[in-house]
Amino acid sequence: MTVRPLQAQTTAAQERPTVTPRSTRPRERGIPEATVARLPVYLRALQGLAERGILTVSSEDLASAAGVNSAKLRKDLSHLGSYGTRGVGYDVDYLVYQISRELGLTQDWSVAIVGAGNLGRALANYGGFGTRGFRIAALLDADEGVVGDEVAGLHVGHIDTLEDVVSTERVSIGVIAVPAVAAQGVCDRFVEAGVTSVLNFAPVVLNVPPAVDVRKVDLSIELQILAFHAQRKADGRAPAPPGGRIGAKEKA
Ligand SMILES: NC(=O)c1ccc[n+]([C@@H]2O[C@H](COP(=O)([O-])OP(=O)(O)OC[C@H]3O[C@@H](n4cnc5c(N)ncnc54)[C@H](O)[C@@H]3O)[C@@H](O)[C@H]2O)c1
Repeated sequence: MTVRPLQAQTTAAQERPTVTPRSTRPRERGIPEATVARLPVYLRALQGLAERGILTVSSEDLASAAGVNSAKLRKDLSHLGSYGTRGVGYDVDYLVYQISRELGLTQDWSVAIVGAGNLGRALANYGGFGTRGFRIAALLDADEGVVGDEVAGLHVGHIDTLEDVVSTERVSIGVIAVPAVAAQGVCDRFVEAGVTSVLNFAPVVLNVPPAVDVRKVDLSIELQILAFHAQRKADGRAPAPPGGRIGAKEKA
């Protein structure tokens, strides 16, 4: 690894080059979804290296910082046309830029959150989205008693304004933070208003047209998986191999 002084660093993400909307999205160019899912992990690791003033990084060091094996990392990055330089490794800033560009993070995205309850307010208050290029443009709710509240500098709007907000704020991503029973209805309204990316926190499977991408976040599922592993450890059983099949190791 090469280390340079902190003040000398500017990451490609910070520079935020002007971006022309990309016509070649990952799936169109054949980047596997599993690779796409790991790109943000590499990006976070690279940004950590850049913050420490590190200019170049080997695939082994980057893999270790990202918590994956180096062969997988090299294969993933080859999908971006990034192979590093033999004996030198990858240029940290350039790789940050390449991954950011591939993920569509070199442009800002406007986000609307529906549901100004515990979760919606926490999300709106989280400063980390803005610094990563996700602007929370609106927080909407159906409850008249909540509409008008100020949260993170935004006034909670009425759900009936959703279509107007999507249009005027050019909302690209809709976040659903309403109870499960209301989630499909909110999702339908986002879709009808032209939103094609939905982040769903409600514990329900949403039906959407094929052109709409839905990502579901469910912390209780993550906790249940952790509980499974904790139980295995408590029972003195071998830990499940990362990414491997449970039980395969036990038979060997
Ligand atoms: N994915 C996760 O890890 C996770 C974690 C916590 C909560 N949740 C889920 O997130 C959702 C919100 O949880 P919460 O604790 O913030 O609930 P909450 O009751 O505090 O807030 C829900 C808000 O949605 C509003 N709402 C209800 N129907 C609506 C509609 N049709 N249009 C607009 N607004 C509407 C309510 O008025 C309320 O303000 C729930 O579905 C919950 O299960 C998910």
